[in-house]
Amino acid sequence: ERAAEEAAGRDYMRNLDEIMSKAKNKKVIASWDYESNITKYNEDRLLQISLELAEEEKEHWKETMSYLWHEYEDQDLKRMFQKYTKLGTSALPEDLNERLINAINNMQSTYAKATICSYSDRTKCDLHVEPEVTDIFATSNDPEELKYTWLEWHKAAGAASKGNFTEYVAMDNEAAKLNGYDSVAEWWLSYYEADDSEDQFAALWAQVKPLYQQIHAYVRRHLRLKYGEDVVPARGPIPAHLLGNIWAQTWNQVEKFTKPYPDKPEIDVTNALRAQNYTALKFFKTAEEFFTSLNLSPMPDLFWERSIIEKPTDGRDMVCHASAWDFYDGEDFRIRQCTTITSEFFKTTHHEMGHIQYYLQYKDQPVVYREGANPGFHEAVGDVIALSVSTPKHLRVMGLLEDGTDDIETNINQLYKMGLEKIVFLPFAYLLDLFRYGVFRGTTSPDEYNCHYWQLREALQGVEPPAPRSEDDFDPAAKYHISADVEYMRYYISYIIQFQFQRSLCQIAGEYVPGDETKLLSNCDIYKNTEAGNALGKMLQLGSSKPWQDAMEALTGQRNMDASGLLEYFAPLHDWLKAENERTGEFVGWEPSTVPFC
Ligand SMILES: C=C(C[SeH])C(=O)N1CCC[C@H]1C(=O)O
Ligand SMILES: [Zn+2]
Repeated sequence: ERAAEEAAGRDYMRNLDEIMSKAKNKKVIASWDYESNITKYNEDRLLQISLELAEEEKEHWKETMSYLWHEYEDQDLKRMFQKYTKLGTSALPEDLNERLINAINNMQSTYAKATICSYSDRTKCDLHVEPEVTDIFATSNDPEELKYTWLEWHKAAGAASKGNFTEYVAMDNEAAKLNGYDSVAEWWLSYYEADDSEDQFAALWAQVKPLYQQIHAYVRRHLRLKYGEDVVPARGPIPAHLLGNIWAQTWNQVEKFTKPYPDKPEIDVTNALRAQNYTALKFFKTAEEFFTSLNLSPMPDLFWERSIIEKPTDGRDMVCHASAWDFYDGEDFRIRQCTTITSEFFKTTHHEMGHIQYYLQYKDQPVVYREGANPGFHEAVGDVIALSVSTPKHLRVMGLLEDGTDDIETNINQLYKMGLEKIVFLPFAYLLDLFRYGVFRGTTSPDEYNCHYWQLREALQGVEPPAPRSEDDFDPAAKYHISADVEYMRYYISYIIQFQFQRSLCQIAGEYVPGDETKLLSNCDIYKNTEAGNALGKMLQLGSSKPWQDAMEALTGQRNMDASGLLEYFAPLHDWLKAENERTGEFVGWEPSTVPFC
């Protein structure tokens, strides 16, 4: 009897999977069309298709719940049923779901359409965050221009979305409750399949915080030398507009004037990429070739036909923020990004192609398993490849870096450059969802959104706003993922586990030997190593068919996330920074900001 019931459940699951593949394909096409060309027609069409899908999912949910799947023997079948019992936002009554979809689309549209006027030409008012504002933060050394640009962007893209954000929080929380969660915070934490995920995240931060404080102190000193004591206080947080990035989330752009050994050769490859006539297409072909060198999959034909790899010049409104898309039909996979020829975008291309590679590796799984083992895994794939590509060794193979000496100073400069991207990013990523957990749980109310955001920015990141802030501002929405309802803890997790993955892959490739100075983790390049590629592919093929601890173990032998890989990679830099901050007497850490923001 029970065996017959289970067999019926298996047939039902197979049928439902087929149906959901077509339904999700239709929804993703509507999303792609809307985000790639923001028009009223495309927005209405997305809303309509989303609401239709929600009603369809509700119907299937009722039937799914009628099966006695809790008693099944087959653990895999139980896992599939378990996943289908979570309806997500489709659990909302249609009118509330419509309000939620509209709130998010309004924020996305505000962010995508936001423009500001140029500091030097106030009549030129068509500057978007990509590429114009990004380029200003990458190149300007004028603190007044940076402050103006920072304030204008946060007004145009942040404050404008406060109303919609408050509505989104209320609706999304309603959906969370209908799925059995206390708030969206617990719903998002459930992606990490552990009852102590928040403690795990806090433990990771405790592991890396000392290293962050050292690089923060070192950078603050060099900014003070450049801009002066009254712009950059000796013992205070760093003003957010001086760090080379509109969100101060990575600080690569300050490398050129803060690097430990300035007289060593340039290691930023932007100029070489331009000198060698790299194009967006060549970025993608080069990234693809790295993956195929590992015996992983090439991009399918449809990828090259349907991806958007440069900002269209027809003046349309679109979401430029880089994204990778699975159309759930096993054939259609696309990237949309507004590529410019910089070393940052060269890395982003590998990052996005890492998502596509994951889609390709798990495309034969049931649709319900076509996701990352946890969201951090999906963000880590491309970055792991980029860790190899970023090594001077690999860049020389590509002819993007002239031969140089591999002495200690050069290695410290290289680690410092990587630290401005990987170490610096950790508190930013961690606090973005600590902020939203508080918002969803109600410990942060709408009349203190901005205050609590800056309290976290000050406490964890040691960064302060360039000017006083009030609750008329809503600075969090000036960051894409807040305006687009994209969970962010995934990036914090990625920047930790990608070093665990890299360590294992490098050991497989014989490129890294613990304790062997000639085989440093930070100088490992797995290019063309098919054994490493096969090991990575095996982990990726699992999708979310197993808990992420099993997937992690498959590749690394560990069942937990820990920062030992990252700390090992940056150990020489950590020692150097401690010695340097002692030598200069730089205060490590920061005192409260004197800029009013609460
Ligand atoms: C490139 C993407 C698309 Se998944 C991205 O959003 N990233 C990659 C790095 C962190 C985060 C960001 O830009 O904030
Ligand atoms: Zn990503």
